[in-house]
Parts: sequence; structure tokens; C-alpha cells
Amino acid sequence: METYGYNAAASSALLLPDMEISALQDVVLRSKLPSFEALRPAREPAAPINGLDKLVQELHRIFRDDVVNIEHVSEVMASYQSNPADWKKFAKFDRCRYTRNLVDEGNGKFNLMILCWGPDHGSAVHDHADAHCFMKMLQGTLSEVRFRWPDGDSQQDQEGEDDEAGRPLEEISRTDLRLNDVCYINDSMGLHRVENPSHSDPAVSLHLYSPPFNSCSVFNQRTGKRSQCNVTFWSKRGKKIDKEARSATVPEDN
Ligand SMILES: N[C@@H](CS(=O)O)C(=O)O
Ligand SMILES: [Fe+2]
Repeated sequence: METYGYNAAASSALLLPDMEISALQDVVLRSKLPSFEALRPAREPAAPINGLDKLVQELHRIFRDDVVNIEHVSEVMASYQSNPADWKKFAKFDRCRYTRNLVDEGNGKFNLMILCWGPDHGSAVHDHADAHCFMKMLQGTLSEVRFRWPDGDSQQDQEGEDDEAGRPLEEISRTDLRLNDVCYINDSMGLHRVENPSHSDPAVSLHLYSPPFNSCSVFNQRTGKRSQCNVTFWSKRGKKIDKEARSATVPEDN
């Protein structure tokens, strides 16, 4: 059993106990419940989930509660068997980099999105803005590489003045995620980067973030320096985001 030392995950919206990842864990909505209710047993095993719509429904039901069990969410996501017919309308690729495609806004409690990774696409090393991150493979294989937080990381360590200072980030694990696998990370477990190791095949993954976030930190792997990064959507509910249309706030007069 591994214990994670870094305890930055107690976000403004959610509270986690010190974590032992294989133990039963709960996410507590801090505003509603005291933290001592954080360790209660997982519920009964998740029943099979037939289709992405059913998964979304079940996630809504789970997140209606004030307490959300991390293992239970992972099990529910694992019990949905990927079927491209369910999700292909959301899966929009870009030639140059991975795309983030919003599927559902989870009543403001979570964002569910489909990420599309072309051959060799990958993310920079990043944190998850104090959110809980669940990730399920829908197609292909992704490689997830975790890193320890840089020593003494703080807002003062931001990229800038002395780019050469600092030390390379220390890798702590490397995992291949295959079809239907689910993984979980939060900031107390470190940083990660994800890549599609295939030079020919795309990969597709389903991500749930709670609470939703629209910016996170990215880290220079060589120096450990942190900088802030906005995260945006390539499409929402199957419709490509058209930047021009979005900024046209005044309707055309005809
Ligand atoms: N957390 C990343 C995807 S991944 O590399 O885990 C994102 O939301 O863009
Ligand atoms: Fe991530």
C-alpha cells in the first residue's frame, strides 16, 4: 500500500483525507459535510452499464450525493464497455495536438469529456488544479507517466527569470492504459503526462474532472518550473467550437 505525502488536494470545493490509494476513499463536498465522514465503506459493486448515456445518467446520480466514493466512480466507469457508436459524435481530432471535447457538464459538479489523441500526440506534464481526475480508455492505448512534485514548488517557482535553474522532474511510475482501463489521479498523487505511443493509431479517452476547472499548471520536465495554462474545448456536445461565432456577441441585423 502506498501513501502519498503531498497533500495539496484539499481544494476549495472538495476535501480529501490523507490518502492511501488502495483504501476506500471518499470525496466530501466540504461545504456540506464534516471531514470525519470521509472514510465510509464503498457501496455494492457497480452493475454493468449499457451505453454512454446510461453512464452519464449514473454519474449524475452519484454526484447528487454530498459524498462521492472514488472507488465507486472508478468501478462505474470501468463497468461501461466502450462502444464507438456511443461516442463517435464527440470524437473530433486535430492533426497537430490532442483535443478536449465536452460531453456533459454534470450539473456543475463535474465535467465529462472525450479526449482524442492522434498518433504521437501527448500532453505536457501538468497538475489537475485540485480536482479529481478519472480517465477511461475508449480506444487504443495511452501511456501515463507520473512525476513527483518538484521540491519546494510554489507560485514563486514560475517560469521566467532563471529558466536554467531547477532540476528535472523525478518520474515515479509509467503505466500503459488499454481499452476500458480506468485510472485516477489527484494532486496529492503527483503530476502526470499522457501520450499516445503509437506512430499510426489514434487513441480516445473519457475524462471526468470534479470540480470542473479551466486552467491548470504545466511543468517543464527538465527544470520543474511551473507555468499556468488555460484548458479549452475543441468541441462541446458534438459541435466544434467556432471561435469567431463565439466572439460575435451582436447578432447580425437583417
Ligand atoms: N488532464 C489533461 C489530459 S491528460 O493528459 O490527463 C487535460 O484535461 O487536458
Ligand atoms: Fe491529466
